[in-house]
Amino acid sequence: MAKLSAIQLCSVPDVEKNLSQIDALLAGLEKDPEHIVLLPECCLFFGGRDSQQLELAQNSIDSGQNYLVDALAELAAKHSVYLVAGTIPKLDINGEKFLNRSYVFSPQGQILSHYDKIHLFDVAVQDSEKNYLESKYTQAGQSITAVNLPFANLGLTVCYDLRFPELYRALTKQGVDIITVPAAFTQVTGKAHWQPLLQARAIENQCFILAAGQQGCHANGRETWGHSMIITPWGEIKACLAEGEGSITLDVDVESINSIRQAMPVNTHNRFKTELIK
Ligand SMILES: O=C(O)CNC(=O)[C@H](CS)NC(=O)CCC(=O)C(=O)O
Repeated sequence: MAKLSAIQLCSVPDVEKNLSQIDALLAGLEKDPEHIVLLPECCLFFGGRDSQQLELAQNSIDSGQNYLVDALAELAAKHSVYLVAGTIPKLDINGEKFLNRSYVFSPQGQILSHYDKIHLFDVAVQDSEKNYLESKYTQAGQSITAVNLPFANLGLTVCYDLRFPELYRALTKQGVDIITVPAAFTQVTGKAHWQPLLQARAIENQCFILAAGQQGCHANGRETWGHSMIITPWGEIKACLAEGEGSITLDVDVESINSIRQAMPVNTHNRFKTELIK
């Protein structure tokens, strides 16, 4: 049995405060050698001005060391969990934009893998923000990431990616059992679409979905939807935290995927082929 947890946060534009909140919530989780814990998108800095994330990416590197990455690695090791650290900003090679990057750390604090959000949220929403333009400071990722853990294969996605089923299909073709969705969904779009999209991705790919959201009213007035969830390959929502900060946990039998896929082999029945456009 593997253990999955999602931590829901109302992150602030203050790295140290977010780190201590994450530390406190990790301390409250059950101990398990096969424990995967997911943090939301922008877990270490959220709710500031858009340009501040770029500044953070620029200022977080010192003689090759990235203190954001080091601090998260330390937390993974301290609490001895596989930590999927939602996203943090990672400066792109040209230094003008950042990648919205998810890191996977081992319980020993080693970086196992990372994924850069592919689909950027350049969208008009009927809320106080009105026009989101993520691509202004963010560089889109160019490749998909599946991570083989000793007891499960993980697929990584971020937030707005959730609306692009081809990404999830591509991960499924790589043999993933669990797909992570760190997010900062808006209140408006979250209320309308978050749950059905997550369930659809679980059902059509016959895999576990582990989704962790930002929730609440942030320092810049942005409101996020929360509703962190853990969903089975049959589409059942087994755990959900609607509002507030906290965590949800579910013990899962990764092998249970096999009987679902054998009985209904949608992946081999599929007559369509798609690939990532570069
Ligand atoms: O920019 C930041 O500070 C952090 N990043 C986010 O909040 C991102 C990009 S603006 N949010 C989403 O992708 C929301 C997606 C969404 O809400 C939907 O698909 O409906």
